[in-house]
Amino acid sequence: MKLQFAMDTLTTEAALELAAAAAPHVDILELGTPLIKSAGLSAITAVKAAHPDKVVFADLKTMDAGELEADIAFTAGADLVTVLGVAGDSTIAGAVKAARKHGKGIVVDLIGVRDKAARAQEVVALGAEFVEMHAGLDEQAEEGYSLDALLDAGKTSGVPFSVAGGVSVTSIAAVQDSGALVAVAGGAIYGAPDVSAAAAALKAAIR
Ligand SMILES: O=C(CO)[C@H](O)[C@H](O)COP(=O)(O)O
Repeated sequence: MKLQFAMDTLTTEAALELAAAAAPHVDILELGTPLIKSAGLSAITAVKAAHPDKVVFADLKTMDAGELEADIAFTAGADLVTVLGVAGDSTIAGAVKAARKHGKGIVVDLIGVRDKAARAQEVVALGAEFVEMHAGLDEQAEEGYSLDALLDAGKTSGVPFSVAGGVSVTSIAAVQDSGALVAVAGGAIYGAPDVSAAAAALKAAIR
């Protein structure tokens, strides 16, 4: 299982600092949605230039204009770009078209989708590389939140999936046991006092 670090920060400088600390221990560097909204596409170019050996993941969470938005992110240096699973099939197909033009991939983020397993199968049939079983920061803050529903949806889907939703050093083994391709960790790494040590601990917890 691969480890993806979601950098939910607001400036390119902060992202580069986080990426430098965590890169030795992670496989995928994600530019979070707030970072791209705040700093723009140039943040993608800066992170890819600093880490050409890493997969750079642009969390655009595109909802419309799939081909155009994916195209500009791939042109900026992204290897993987997200489109929302709640978007229409034509938006997802458009993003996949852009990915194929660049020789890159689309990940469909299933945040807000009720039947994640069923939608996962549909979007992989449309050409998505894999899906993200995702509970966002707001959902994580709701009472009674647990990762379990995401892990069950991943197992049921039968398609390649990542898991994002507050993955930590204590839950990453369960993510791996669910058969996930990628575990995504944001706050567990960028919120730690020692970013490098937190990323190393997560990597070490993957068997
Ligand atoms: O996309 C996101 C929020 O929409 C986050 O990047 C993702 O949820 C991972 O961060 P965390 O581990 O803190 O949940």
